[in-house]
Amino acid sequence: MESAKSPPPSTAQLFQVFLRLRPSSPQSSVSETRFLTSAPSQNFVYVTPPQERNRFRAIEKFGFTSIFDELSEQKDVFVETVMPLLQQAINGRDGTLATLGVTGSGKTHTILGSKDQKGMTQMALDVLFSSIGDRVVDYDRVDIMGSDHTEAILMDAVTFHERMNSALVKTPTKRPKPGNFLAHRLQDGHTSKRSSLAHISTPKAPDVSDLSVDLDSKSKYAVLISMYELYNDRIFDLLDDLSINKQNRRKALIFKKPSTTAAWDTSKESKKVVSGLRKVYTKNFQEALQILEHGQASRRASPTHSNSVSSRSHAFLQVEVKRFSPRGNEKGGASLHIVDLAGSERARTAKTAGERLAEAGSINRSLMCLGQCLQLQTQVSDNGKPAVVPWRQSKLTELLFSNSFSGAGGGGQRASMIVTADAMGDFNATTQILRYSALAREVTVPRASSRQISGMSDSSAASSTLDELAAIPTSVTQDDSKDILIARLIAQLEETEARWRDAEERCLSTEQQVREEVADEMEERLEEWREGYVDGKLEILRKGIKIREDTPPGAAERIRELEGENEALRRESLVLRREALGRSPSKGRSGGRGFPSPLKGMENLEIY
Ligand SMILES: Nc1ncnc2c1ncn2[C@@H]1O[C@H](COP(=O)(O)OP(=O)(O)OP(=O)(O)O)[C@@H](O)[C@H]1O
Repeated sequence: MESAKSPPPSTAQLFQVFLRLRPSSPQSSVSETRFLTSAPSQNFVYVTPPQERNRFRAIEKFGFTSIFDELSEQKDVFVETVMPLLQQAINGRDGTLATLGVTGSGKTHTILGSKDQKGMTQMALDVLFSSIGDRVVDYDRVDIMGSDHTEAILMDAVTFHERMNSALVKTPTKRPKPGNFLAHRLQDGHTSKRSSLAHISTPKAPDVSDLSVDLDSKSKYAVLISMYELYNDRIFDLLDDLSINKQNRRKALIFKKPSTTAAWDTSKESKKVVSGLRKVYTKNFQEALQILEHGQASRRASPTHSNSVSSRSHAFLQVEVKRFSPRGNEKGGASLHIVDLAGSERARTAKTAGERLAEAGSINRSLMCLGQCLQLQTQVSDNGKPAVVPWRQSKLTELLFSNSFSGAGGGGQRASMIVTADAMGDFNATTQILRYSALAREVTVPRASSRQISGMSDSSAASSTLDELAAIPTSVTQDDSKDILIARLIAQLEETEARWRDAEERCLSTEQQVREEVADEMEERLEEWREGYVDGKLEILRKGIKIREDTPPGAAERIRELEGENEALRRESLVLRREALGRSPSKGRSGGRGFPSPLKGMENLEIY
């Protein structure tokens, strides 16, 4: 057996990694046989490849923090994975829960539940609000200058719902169909209309009234909820009323260091935040569910061949818990992030094309980076120090990891990853995810003939060989047979093949993405040109009007000339008038003898 260069699970890891197996169904089954066999008590899972004639294939063994088998209930998963993170958030330290898995393996089911069972999210909110009870601080005490909501848009749940509902009224034709809501996750028509948001019902089970988190007895609390999605590598607010109408161009938000931090935040390096996010002050579980419903309804989901309602974006729910003194001064705070990652999928299996294929490309690329980070978090570099985790490589890993290394609450966050898998799903895709997410990995070459191994193909046979597998020696020595060497090489070859397939699909989706980006850019340019053209036309018209308003060139000079002439004529006229008056026999007196002055009555005449 070959042991990977990975330490046993330790507290130094950023993510604890749990494996959850979903019950297989005729619809979800891709493989003819079951290839995953769990040994929950040992926290290991065995992957038995489908045996092919004359092919001696190795069995891989993956280690996790803990394994939940098919019979595990939502509450079992919740108690072990979410409760510690919730308590940690109450104590002032950020936490993240994320699900990772092949499409259709049960990520959303785990996070959001079904029509009969609450998911991790609903249970977390239920336990949080029932623990806080009436120790909720008033809305007017919540200051926008908190550590994590600088540059955020703060509002209470009532205002939020009024805005969302008025946005819905304005866009009645764009009202999403019932199947688009959280209900589509809860299935079978459970709460589906926006008009019924005020009356959201939620599954009663599992009952979590026996669970609670420890609060500081002298403190009061405020809970702010925000939701956003990472779609095609851009962050969008899911609680923005623009999200209701997908035709409107939603504004992408940026992830950055805030310009100010809360007074109580003494950490040297402030954590990064999604700037401009809506944060809804929420008083109770029912209000929280309504917000969740709005956010989930805005999320991108489409049917693919692999999953009838496949998430096409990575969705983040942020539950920020703020702690206040009895007088209402803010004393601290931390967030619990619950992340439903979109599933990796093979374009051929999912039969995606066009926009769906571009989405898949973006999803697969971000998951690939996440895989690298997860793989490296368990490894040590040659100098004995923990390997550098390349979390800046993608927006997803930046969102998930950047606050793990710094931030308020004294040194980053702790996180849990639930890897979901179908024991009869896509063998290659599932194995690939297990390879990078597992905390430990061993390639096992059983000392058995290929004929014996092929007998392990059904689940009972596989289970019955668990003890046998556990007894397999843990190192490959020089004495091992050629068969063992060949099996190891085959395992390596298969891994390389899987990577090659991934790379091929990434090329395909990148090509598609580039095409779409070029088309988008063309459209934008055309739009810019159109706008420029119209502006130009307007400018010409405006100038045209000015020509008539302005004094024509040379007019001022002409006026001066005429004024000069006018003056000269006036003077001449005066002279003539005096002359005429002087010559007149009546010396200008009218009615005298002699001729009447020709200028009579014109003494005051002025010539202009
Ligand atoms: N543990 C489980 N118990 C019962 N049903 C499950 C379980 N896990 C998944 N399912 C069912 O399998 C189907 C697919 O699950 P889900 O939508 O959660 O997959 P997903 O991993 O989120 O897929 P995608 O990445 O495409 O969004 C759903 O009908 C869900 O109810």
